[in-house]
Amino acid sequence: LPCRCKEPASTSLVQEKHGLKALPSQDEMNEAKTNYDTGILNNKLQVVVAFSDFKAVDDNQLSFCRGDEMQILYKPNSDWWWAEIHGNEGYIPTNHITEKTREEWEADRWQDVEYFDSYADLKLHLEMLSDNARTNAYKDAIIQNAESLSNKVVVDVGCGTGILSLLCAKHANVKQVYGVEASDIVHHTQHLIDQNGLTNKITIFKDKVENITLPDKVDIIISEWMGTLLLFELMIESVLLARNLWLKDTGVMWPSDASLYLVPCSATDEYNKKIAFWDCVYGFDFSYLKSFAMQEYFGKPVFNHELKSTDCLDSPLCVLKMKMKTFQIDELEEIVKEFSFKVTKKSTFHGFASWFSVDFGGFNNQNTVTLDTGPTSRLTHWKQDLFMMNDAVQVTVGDKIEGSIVIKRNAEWRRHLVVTFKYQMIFHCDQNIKNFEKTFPLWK
Ligand SMILES: NC(=[NH2+])NCCC[C@H]1O[C@@H](n2cnc3c(N)ncnc32)[C@H](O)[C@@H]1O
Repeated sequence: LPCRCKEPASTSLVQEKHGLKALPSQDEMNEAKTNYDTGILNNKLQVVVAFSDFKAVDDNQLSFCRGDEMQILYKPNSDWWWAEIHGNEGYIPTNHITEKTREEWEADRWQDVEYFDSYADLKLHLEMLSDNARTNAYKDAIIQNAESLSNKVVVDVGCGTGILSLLCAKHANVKQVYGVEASDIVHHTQHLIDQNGLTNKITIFKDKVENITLPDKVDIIISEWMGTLLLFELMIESVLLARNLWLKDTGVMWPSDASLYLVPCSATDEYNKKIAFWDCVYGFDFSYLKSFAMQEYFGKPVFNHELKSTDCLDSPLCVLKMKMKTFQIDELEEIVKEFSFKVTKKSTFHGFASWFSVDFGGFNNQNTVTLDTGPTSRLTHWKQDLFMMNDAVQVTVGDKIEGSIVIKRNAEWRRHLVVTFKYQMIFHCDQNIKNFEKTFPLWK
């Protein structure tokens, strides 16, 4: 099948670019055929997965795309193997493929080992449980909707220590709670449930929610999946998958709604401490270092910034609103939002700040509880995010900042994002226009 790969490069370019040796000789190929004829691999042909595209440059090579699976027939040398895909045979370059299974390859792209290891000990769970604004929002939602939760079946996706499951079981007369947790913290969770006398109400599943089978569909999915810029970690994908698999049509998602906000801001302290600092260091001009400092400190978002309301240069804009009952996973690949801010005060524009809020929609649209992580609400462990631009610009009332934010999911590293700001500043006094653009990996 013609592969949707890029245009073919020349042989030499392909070989130079990928550092490939020459194709195998006829002798190497004959030797390989002889070995395999003796059934060295006990007849089960090895299957490999491509982790990058390859465009054949002559007719004895095979073209393929990232994610394609190929059967290996012969291994004449370490650089080129003879493989089969879609009924065609030919040479494939071994530095484009992984010998891992598709499951292992997929897990790598999600960095599952590091990810779930990070939740295996108490550190992150203590941080989350110590965040009273966060945990009490869930508790308030459960208590205020206890009536509606009565006799309902709940699944807690990513239950961690089980706190949300315990709150549901204690403060509402739920029929059953399933707690699902893939990290090793789950080995403590059952003890905590037993110790608090809720064993008969809560069942724990020790695996990824993608891999488990629940006894039946559920009435409510409750989960605390929000990360930096709302989406980082992309745990939301697992929650939406769980919805597609296990939520009744009449079911409720908690949070029911999630919104991401953006505002132009000044960040004078941060800028002065880390960038302006280099202008004069013990009487010496170190300004040569400013661009390096900008890259080192602000090449990526600042995820624990504390934004003051007085830092905001206009009202915030909602750049993403997700109805969790209907939002689709593929909508996460790329989110684009145009903005047009109008500066409301004389200040210095340093960049943009972001935060999120989530709603726990009441079952009858009453008793909705909101967890807001913005500058006018109680501080949470998420704080706010700062995207520091490379140029600090003096602004005054009426100046405009018009452009777009693009949040693009990393095609390779599936928990990561890339955020690009592209905008122009139109200065009120002389209508002078300046163009700016900056891209922030989050985090790869
Ligand atoms: N608000 C966040 N940024 N993180 C909140 C905690 C996320 C919890 O869910 C667990 N978790 C994450 N993804 C999954 C998954 N697909 N299946 C099961 N547990 C998961 C993870 O191990 C951790 O204990």
